[in-house]
Amino acid sequence: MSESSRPIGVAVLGMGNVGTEVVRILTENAADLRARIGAPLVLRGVAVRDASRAREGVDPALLTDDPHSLVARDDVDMVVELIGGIEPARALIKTALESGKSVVTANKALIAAHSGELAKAAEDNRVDLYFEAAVAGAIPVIRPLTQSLAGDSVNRVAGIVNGTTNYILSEMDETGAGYGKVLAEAGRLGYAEADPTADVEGYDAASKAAILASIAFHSRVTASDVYREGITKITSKDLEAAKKFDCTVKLLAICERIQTADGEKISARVYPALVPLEHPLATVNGAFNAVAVEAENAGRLMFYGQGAGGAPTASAVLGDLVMAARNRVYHGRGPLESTYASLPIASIDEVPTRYYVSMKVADKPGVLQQVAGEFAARDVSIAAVRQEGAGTDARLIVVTHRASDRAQSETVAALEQMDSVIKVSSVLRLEGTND
Ligand SMILES: NC(=O)C1=CN([C@@H]2O[C@H](COP(=O)(O)OP(=O)(O)OC[C@H]3O[C@@H](n4cnc5c(N)ncnc54)[C@H](O)[C@@H]3O)[C@@H](O)[C@H]2O)C=CC1
Ligand SMILES: N[C@@H](CC=O)C(=O)O
Ligand code: NA
Repeated sequence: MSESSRPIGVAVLGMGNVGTEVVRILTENAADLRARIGAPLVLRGVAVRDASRAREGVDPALLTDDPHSLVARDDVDMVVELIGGIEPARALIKTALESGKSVVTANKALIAAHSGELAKAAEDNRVDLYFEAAVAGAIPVIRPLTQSLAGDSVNRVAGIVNGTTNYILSEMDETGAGYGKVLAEAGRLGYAEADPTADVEGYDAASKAAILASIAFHSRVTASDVYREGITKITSKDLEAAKKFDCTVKLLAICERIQTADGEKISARVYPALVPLEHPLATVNGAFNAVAVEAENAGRLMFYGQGAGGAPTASAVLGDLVMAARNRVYHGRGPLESTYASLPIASIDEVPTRYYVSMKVADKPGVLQQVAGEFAARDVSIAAVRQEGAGTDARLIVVTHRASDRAQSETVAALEQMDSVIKVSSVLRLEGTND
């Protein structure tokens, strides 16, 4: 590729887990990047909280604690936002786009809440807004959905999209380690969000599900449209019990088109679910993520790789940066936001699901029949029942066939009222099966 353009000035905002790796790759791979783009990428500045603190491998003159002035500089053509959170990230990105600067971000919380406003600013100013790193880290999933599958019709996107919770669940399962210790380790390894509540309560996965659903179904879906449950209630007992049903527990994000009484809708939901051990998602461990896409003509596609961590995420950021830089050099543009379908969002009640219900029961005749009666009364058919323990430790575990989530949750509510059910100790959905 012959070099055809003046240097492209880059501003990096934030030098944490991801920003540090982005700056390193930009510096170390400068010659290759220049050859691939057809113009040199020149780092004009790095916004940090404390500019007086030296950073290894970074010219101190590049550090600033004033991201707004850095974004406004005439010699900055592209902005990489890696500070996270809503403000000031939103304002900085908007200013950059409105000044004709392309933006690359890994900020799923922001994109899932404000994609409409930001996509419009990019469109109005004919620049790119790229966010491949925002969903499933290093795994190419945004670009395949927006570009490679642009001629197909996607019906379902589902998988494991949060590295921290997957790391926690796999470590608890494999080593029996306690929740708190594993969560701290996920933070140390650079997987967790600045506030890990976003990970463990499922907010991060819900943001990613919103982004995936928006792109896959050409509709605007925000994080607040996504039904969400986190992993904080999962205990090592649940993981042990799952094994007895040849299952494991994974935090899943599921986005699909569903047919309801009112027509076609989008269901986007995040919850910990039992997954059969033979299902491909059951073998996705640690900070790895996997996203399965089902399209009308392509059939089933599976994307797998590192979903969290500084260097893997930086790889996706650099990919976007090279694409946006090439567009600048060759006067092209990436795909625009597509929301023409505007499908409505389904409530969790309308979604057909399977339930796993574990309850502590009175050890007396007729209890199993009474429990089964509550399921039958709501047309929920039972797939398997397991009785464990005896006396004060008698437990009943029921796995159901598919029925509306409303019927399933109403059954659980009724079980909780029964005299012979001492406590419903665990309720999980079961995914990855056809029945
Ligand atoms: N760590 C990971 O594995 C992944 C992170 N992401 C996203 O990438 C973004 C960055 O994540 P991390 O690097 O892990 O976070 P981090 O918390 O390690 O880094 C953020 C950095 O930005 C700095 N910062 C915050 N506000 C600032 C401001 N106003 N001016 C200058 N600097 C400021 C902080 O001091 C910190 O050093 C977030 O949006 C996150 O959700 C996306 C995919 C994976
Ligand atoms: N905290 C996130 C980071 C990547 O998106 C995760 O654990 O997946
Ligand atoms: Na990605």
